[in-house]
Amino acid sequence: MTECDPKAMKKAAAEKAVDEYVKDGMTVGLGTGSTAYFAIMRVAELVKQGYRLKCVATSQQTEDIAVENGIEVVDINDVDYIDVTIDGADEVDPKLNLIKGLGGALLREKIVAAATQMEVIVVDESKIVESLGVKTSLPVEVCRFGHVRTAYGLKLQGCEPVLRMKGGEPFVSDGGNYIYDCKFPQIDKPFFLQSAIDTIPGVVECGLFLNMAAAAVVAHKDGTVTEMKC
Ligand SMILES: O=C[C@H](O)[C@H](O)[C@H](O)COP(=O)(O)O
Repeated sequence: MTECDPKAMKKAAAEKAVDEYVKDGMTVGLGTGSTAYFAIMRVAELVKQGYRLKCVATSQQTEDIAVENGIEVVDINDVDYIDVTIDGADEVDPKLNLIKGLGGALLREKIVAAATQMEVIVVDESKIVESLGVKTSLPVEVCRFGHVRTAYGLKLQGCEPVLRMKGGEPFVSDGGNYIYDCKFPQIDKPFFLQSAIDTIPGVVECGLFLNMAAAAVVAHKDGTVTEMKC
């Protein structure tokens, strides 16, 4: 059996999620990243077919792609709630708790997820883990002011925080903040860790998305797509 390449897997998961969850007349949250990209393109196809959709973007990059492809993007402040959001993730555990933010969009993604009735995650099977933190670092968005002190507070939680760089300069998020990528050996107690991180002065948002996802659509190397639900 031929194995699907990573791009084909992302496309398969994203298209299945849009086809299953996005209905005419909905307000839809558009995620950020290389997997969510295929969901945005599928939403654009639905709009061309005549679906009346209002969309909320989780990043400037996503908004640009959506607008270029004929999708109506509205301000999150102008909607009461979002029916469904289709977004990617960096790790997904068996309870659908997530690590997100390797693409730098965690803050807007979390605000959009919190306003969403049905948060649907699209990933390939490599993102499924038994325990969060085993594969990737946990991104934490922090204020630029005093960021070295904030990083010290993060280090006290048992990780090695590394300031994210881009082109020789610190990476700056859509919110104008820095991001520290925090490698933990493993995150055994994600709810405790999130509470502890959230109390550190200077932390804007952390990339743990706990009890937020309702379903994960997972593409596999053998070409199949399965679904995890809470
Ligand atoms: O900040 C970025 C987001 O959380 C992405 O959804 C996440 O990093 C997954 O991105 P990708 O689908 O490109 O692996």
